[in-house]
Amino acid sequence: MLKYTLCLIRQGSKILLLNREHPAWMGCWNGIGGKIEKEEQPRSSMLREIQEETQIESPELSFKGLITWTTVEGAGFGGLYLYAAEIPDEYEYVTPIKTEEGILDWKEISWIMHPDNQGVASNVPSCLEKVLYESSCYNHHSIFSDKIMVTQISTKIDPRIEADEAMRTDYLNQYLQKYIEAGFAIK
Ligand SMILES: Nc1nc2c([nH]c(=O)n2[C@H]2C[C@H](O)[C@@H](COP(=O)(O)OP(=O)(O)OP(=O)(O)O)O2)c(=O)[nH]1
Repeated sequence: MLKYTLCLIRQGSKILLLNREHPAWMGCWNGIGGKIEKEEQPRSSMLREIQEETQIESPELSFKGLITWTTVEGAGFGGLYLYAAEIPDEYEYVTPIKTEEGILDWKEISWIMHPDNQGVASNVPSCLEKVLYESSCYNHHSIFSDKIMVTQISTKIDPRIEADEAMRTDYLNQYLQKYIEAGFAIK
């Protein structure tokens, strides 16, 4: 159910974002990440995606929780592991960079968070403050309708969920129960 990773890499007042060429994400700035491969753990998968997409080697990752999503139309459930990383000011990483996946560029936090900004994956600005300035982990649950996010509910979660599979399964089962009861099909 949690098939993806996403990392918000910060340097000073900017976040490194990727504008993917993938049709579903075209024109939309999002964090670095991708699909977790079979037999991979979330953290190692995250490090692999960062290396592949940015060439940045082994940044120090902080686990920040999950982003999960459902749709009001009942099209199922999805989720990702959310990470943050910080790159020191002296590390020179010049953008824009055109990669196989799309364009990488540093974007100002104030630009990302601006209420009129429609160019960023919709559930990133709404969780960014917690990711950057809080040490607790959250599940940011986003509810979409016709590809538009209608609401996001952020609840604290135990950080051990990242590595403890039994705890994660328990959490997701409890958490999903209310969606199952409401008639959502869970993939
Ligand atoms: N901000 C945000 N990111 C999302 C959501 N859903 C979702 O899959 N992502 C992220 C997870 C991954 O980092 C990325 C998936 O990108 P993708 O569609 O190119 O995945 P992919 O299977 O091709 O990945 P890859 O391993 O080939 O790189 O988007 C969402 O609702 N919000």
